[in-house]
Amino acid sequence: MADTVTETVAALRGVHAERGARPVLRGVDLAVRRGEVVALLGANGSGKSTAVRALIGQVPVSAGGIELFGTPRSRFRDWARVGYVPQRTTAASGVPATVGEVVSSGRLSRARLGVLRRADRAAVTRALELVGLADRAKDSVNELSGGQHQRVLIARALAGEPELLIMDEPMAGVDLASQDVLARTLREQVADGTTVLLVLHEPGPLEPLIDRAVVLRDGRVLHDGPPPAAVGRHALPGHDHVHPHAPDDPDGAAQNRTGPLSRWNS
Ligand SMILES: Nc1ncnc2c1ncn2[C@@H]1O[C@H](COP(=O)(O)OP(=O)(O)OP(=O)(O)O)[C@@H](O)[C@H]1O
Repeated sequence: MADTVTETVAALRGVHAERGARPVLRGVDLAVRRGEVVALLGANGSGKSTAVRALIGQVPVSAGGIELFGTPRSRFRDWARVGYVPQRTTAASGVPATVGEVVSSGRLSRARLGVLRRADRAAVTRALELVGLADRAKDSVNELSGGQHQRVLIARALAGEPELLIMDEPMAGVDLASQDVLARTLREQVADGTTVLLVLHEPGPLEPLIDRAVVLRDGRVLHDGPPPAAVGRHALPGHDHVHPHAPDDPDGAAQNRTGPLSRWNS
């Protein structure tokens, strides 16, 4: 098999991490190969965010190994190859930045001497178009809805044209229209060859894109293989029909809280 098919772009090997005195990752193995879309699933507090934050060096590990593009993370310097969208935060934070400015900031790691040239500006424009916000470039991010904020953060990551895109709960609290845009954006990125690691509470609308699911429970890998089957999900115990597009849940606040993973989440 060709290297391009088998190359591991991100790996955790036997990783342990603690938050305070509490063990949060207890020997996690996770490998993401080039071109794959891997979903990291599990209940609240199972360690999903900690695992991806350990991968990018935001959380110290007490044991185990981490590699990015075949290089031990401690020696990895090529961060422009990695795009990271943290768990939903606001892109505004009181600073009156425009949508275009926030997305452009995601290109700085690629720009020579920190100056955006024509190719850089084209990448920023493409990222804005991908998330459907090209006409909002001059608007303040403070004027945006929660779902539009999330699209800005994703566009910021995409502006750097990352080979590996890591997103932590990209659909959480995002309105249905933005969910559709995000799913389409991701589909196009994947078609372009981007490798994706998604933290999700449930596969939800991104399910058709997912090649493999890694399910965590209490800081350990419970399952690594095909994603939970879509077919028959409503028949599974624990599914109580709460959906993000329910009329009484316009912002999707209740999204992904039940479903096929209920059997793992208990
Ligand atoms: N900064 C922190 N300080 C102390 N404990 C933390 C910190 N961040 C996370 N934890 C704890 O680590 C455990 C795992 O949290 P983590 O955010 O990785 O879980 P998760 O699976 O991503 O859950 P969620 O879906 O709620 O984001 C939880 O018990 C959490 O309370």
